[in-house]
Amino acid sequence: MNAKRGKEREDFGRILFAVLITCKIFLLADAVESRKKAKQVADFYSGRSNQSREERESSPIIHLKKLNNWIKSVLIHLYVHKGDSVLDLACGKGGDLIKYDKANIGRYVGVDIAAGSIDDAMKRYNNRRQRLSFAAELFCGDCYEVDLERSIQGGFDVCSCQFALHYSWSTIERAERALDNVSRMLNPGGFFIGTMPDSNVIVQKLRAAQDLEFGNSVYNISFGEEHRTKRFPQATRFGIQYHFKLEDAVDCPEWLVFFPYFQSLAANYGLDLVLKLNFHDFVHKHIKDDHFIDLMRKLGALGDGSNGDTLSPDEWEAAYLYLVFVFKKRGEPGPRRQQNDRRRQWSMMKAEDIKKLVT
Ligand SMILES: C[S@@+](CC[C@H](N)C(=O)[O-])C[C@H]1O[C@@H](n2cnc3c(N)ncnc32)[C@H](O)[C@@H]1O
Repeated sequence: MNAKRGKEREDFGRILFAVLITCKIFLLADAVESRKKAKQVADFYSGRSNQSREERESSPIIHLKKLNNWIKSVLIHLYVHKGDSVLDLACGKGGDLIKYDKANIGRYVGVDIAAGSIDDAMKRYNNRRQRLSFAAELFCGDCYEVDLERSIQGGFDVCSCQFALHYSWSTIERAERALDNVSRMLNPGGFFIGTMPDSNVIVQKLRAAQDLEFGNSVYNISFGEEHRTKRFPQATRFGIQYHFKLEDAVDCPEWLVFFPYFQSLAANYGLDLVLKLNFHDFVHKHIKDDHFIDLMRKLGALGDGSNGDTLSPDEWEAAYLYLVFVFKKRGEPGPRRQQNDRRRQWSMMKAEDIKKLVT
């Protein structure tokens, strides 16, 4: 009897061991796969060279790019204050550096996975003609994979993630790591501001499409056969990949971010929702403000109206694919701004000043 029980226990142990090993293999395979995808995204952005002014102006989505810049400028104007210290996650080529200079910030840290983009951000920062008023640090690495506290000293008033948070939704682990990093880097009362695709709009358009793809003259979105039902049950709310192509800007895999899940996950990390608006609603809301109309004119997003020089209907439809979000880190703000008043000044950066994130 005892021998039989002992044998049963042994068999059970063996089965449990086999199940655990299988799970581990699946998890490892998942991690390898998501790293491969992150590299694909990094290679795409790294390969995009800096454009000359003429090239930029002749882009088929020039007005959409200017509208995006206007939206980011308005967000920065609303949530970034003099002397603030700012963490720019997925900062790209440093396209927001001048916006932060206008906001008179005290400290800037930019992180991006694409080495080529970080290099361009350094060149933009070093540009002597537009010397910026703050000290900057740049890091290269995957900010949805590693613990940022191992490389960067926290205590930021604002964390910004523009057009990039959706790259963390390939797995729940990456999405959680992203939010954990944001939360731990921010001071209590600090703001997390960003822009990303609006999955509501994307799913609506997918369902209205005949097949698994839709778009217009400036963008195309396509889903794989596995999404033929066009239904996304609750259990599979991460890793829903589609391919996004935006003329002269994006051509890589992206992942749907279901906002209610994003909001509740963020709440688990002490980040409370302040604002969520589709780009169309954000534009309608802020275009009534004289200061922002003026900025829109200066940036030229709406062109001068002559010879069709304005945002095209297709660009406006592409803008509808995005939303703006703002979260606030729970807790009472401390005496943080005074510290930043004793700020360091601009100083030329060298390639060796770009640090790698500690993995
Ligand atoms: C559309 S660009 C936006 C760049 C910049 N935030 C802006 O608004 O101009 C997306 C950026 O996200 C970066 N990115 C994507 N995945 C990332 C990751 N895991 N860690 C850090 N950066 C990432 C890309 O390299 C790229 O520079």
